[in-house]
Amino acid sequence: MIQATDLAKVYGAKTAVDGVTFTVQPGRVTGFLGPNGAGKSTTMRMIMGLDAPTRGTVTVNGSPYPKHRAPLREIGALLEARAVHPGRTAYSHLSALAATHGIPSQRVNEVIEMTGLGAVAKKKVKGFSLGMGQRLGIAAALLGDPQVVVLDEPVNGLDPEGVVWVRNLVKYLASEGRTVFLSSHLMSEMAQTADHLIVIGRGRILADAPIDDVISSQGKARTRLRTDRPEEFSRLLARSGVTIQAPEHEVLEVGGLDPRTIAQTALDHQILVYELTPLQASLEEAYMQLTKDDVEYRSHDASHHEEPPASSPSGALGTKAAHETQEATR
Ligand SMILES: Nc1ncnc2c1ncn2[C@@H]1O[C@H](COP(=O)(O)OP(=O)(O)OP(=O)(O)O)[C@@H](O)[C@H]1O
Repeated sequence: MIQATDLAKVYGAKTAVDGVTFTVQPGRVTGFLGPNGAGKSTTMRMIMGLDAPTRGTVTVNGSPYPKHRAPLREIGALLEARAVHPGRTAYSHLSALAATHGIPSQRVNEVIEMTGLGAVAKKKVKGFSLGMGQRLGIAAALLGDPQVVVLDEPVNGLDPEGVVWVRNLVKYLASEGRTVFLSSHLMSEMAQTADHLIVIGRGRILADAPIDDVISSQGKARTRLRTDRPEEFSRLLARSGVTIQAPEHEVLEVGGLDPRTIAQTALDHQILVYELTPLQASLEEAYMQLTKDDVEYRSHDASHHEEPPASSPSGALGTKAAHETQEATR
């Protein structure tokens, strides 16, 4: 278990972590999300005793990291920018680490096997791809067979097979009752991997809840439907609090109305509807909603997260923006 209490880190004028309190529980995968510069890496470094908190405490299984006699057996971590001597082989790197921490050399072979590094274990690390480097970092994290595992962006640089491997590995570690805490910018991956989420923005906790609760509390449920008269039907459905988008030909996505009301409206007006599907909000939508005020480095070209401009010909229903324009002029 990891417990942070009023944990803060200030670098000069910059407050990187602003008094966070959270618990990472064993037996489940906890995802750590936040925009660039939100304070994730700083928090993870404080957990690992690599940065001293300016205020507050963080403990691993009840004690601060530096107080553990055999820290590698307690907690294993993959953090950004791991220093591995490039002239060493994966095997010699892990063996040296094992020797310094009193870990039997047999364990080196086990983690090499677990992380799929068998074929390259005797090769020099300087020739490693990003993905192989990540696997080596994960091997080092698991070397002490720790109860707590902290992984900062573990799927960074991995190919699809590697991404699935990390997903299965962390789920397996959690199923064994270990505490697993991982960060990732890949929302779809996080959605498939984490049971619980801690979301941080500008050094503060924005959410700390089971992943399904985070999605349902932020995301807006919608219904997707197909009809051969989308423009007429959308006029019939339009009212205050209802959003309507037309992402494809003969397709509408309606927010703010339940499927039964939509079906009843279609029946009342004899409109053919040949698909009616409730849509789950995605983690990405929930995350964007949750962090919208806490993004430190906002790119000006965030177009893939914004509604496309109303580009449809006048009168035709193209986008939510187009629809709202129609509503406003009605
Ligand atoms: N050693 C340092 N000196 C000064 N400022 C720092 C230092 N380390 C981090 N910061 C600042 O603290 C803030 C939090 O950084 P941190 O690396 O923890 O964020 P992050 O959530 O891990 O971001 P990313 O997703 O980009 O990795 C940022 O504004 C960063 O510039």
